[in-house]
Amino acid sequence: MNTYYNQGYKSNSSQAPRFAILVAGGSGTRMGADRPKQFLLLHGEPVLLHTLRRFAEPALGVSEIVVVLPADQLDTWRELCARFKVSISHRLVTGGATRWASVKAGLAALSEHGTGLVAVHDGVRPLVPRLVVERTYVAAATHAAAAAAVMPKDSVRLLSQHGSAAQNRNRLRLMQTPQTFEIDLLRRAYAMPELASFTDDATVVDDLCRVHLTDGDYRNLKITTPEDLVIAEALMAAGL
Ligand SMILES: Nc1ccn([C@@H]2O[C@H](COP(=O)(O)OP(=O)(O)OP(=O)(O)O)[C@@H](O)[C@H]2O)c(=O)n1
Ligand SMILES: C[C@](O)(CO)[C@H](O)COP(=O)(O)O
Repeated sequence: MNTYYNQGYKSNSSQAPRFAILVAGGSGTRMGADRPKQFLLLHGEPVLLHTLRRFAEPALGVSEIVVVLPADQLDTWRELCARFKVSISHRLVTGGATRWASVKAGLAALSEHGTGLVAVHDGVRPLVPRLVVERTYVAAATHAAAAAAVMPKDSVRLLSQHGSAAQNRNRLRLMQTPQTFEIDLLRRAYAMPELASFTDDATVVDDLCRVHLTDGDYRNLKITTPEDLVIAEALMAAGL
């Protein structure tokens, strides 16, 4: 049952305070590196520092940034902050066993805020353009829920018992982050039990509110496997 939170919903929140949760609580098994991929160096600095810097851009007006880390990596990050002289203000939170649990922990750290817009972003998407972030905040102010997405570039097929069937890719989107929400809506969504189908925040919110899709960007790649780091390095070197 979908009782949409935003049918006729007027958030009146274009001036709402902006918050961000950067989830970096994963271990990076697919990367197979000697440390979690959020700490690998990209253009001479940790991946997570690039991401943090994007959200700290003054033009975005984000008033509080929460960074979620694995329980055993808080000191690693503190040491990196000292080594790279990070002066960007942010709150550190211990994550959980899944991305969902890490987002929930990040949200709990914003509990003193009754209203506002919160962007949830993967700490391992360090190249997100400011405009992509801005679009999700602006759209969330009107629609309560907004998420960045791009069109597939490849052809897509759906697997079945009988083989596979071509899909109309014009009707498909690849979800990126940020995914940005009225904070109260996101709290209500994350108060529900976790499901295995929750691979992103839009999916968690779906039963409460229609999620408005905004234009993402192909540069906003999620660093997942080793070749992603090579591509990100090349994009940075090219100033893209
Ligand atoms: N328990 C978890 C799992 C993931 N994440 C974060 O969610 C984002 C997307 O997850 P993913 O790319 O899957 O990261 P990992 O879980 O680290 O990678 P892998 O699945 O390969 O182990 C990452 O920024 C990751 O740190 C998190 O905060 N807490
Ligand atoms: C949230 C996300 O980045 C949207 O594309 C993606 O679903 C995360 O997936 P992962 O398996 O946790 O990397």
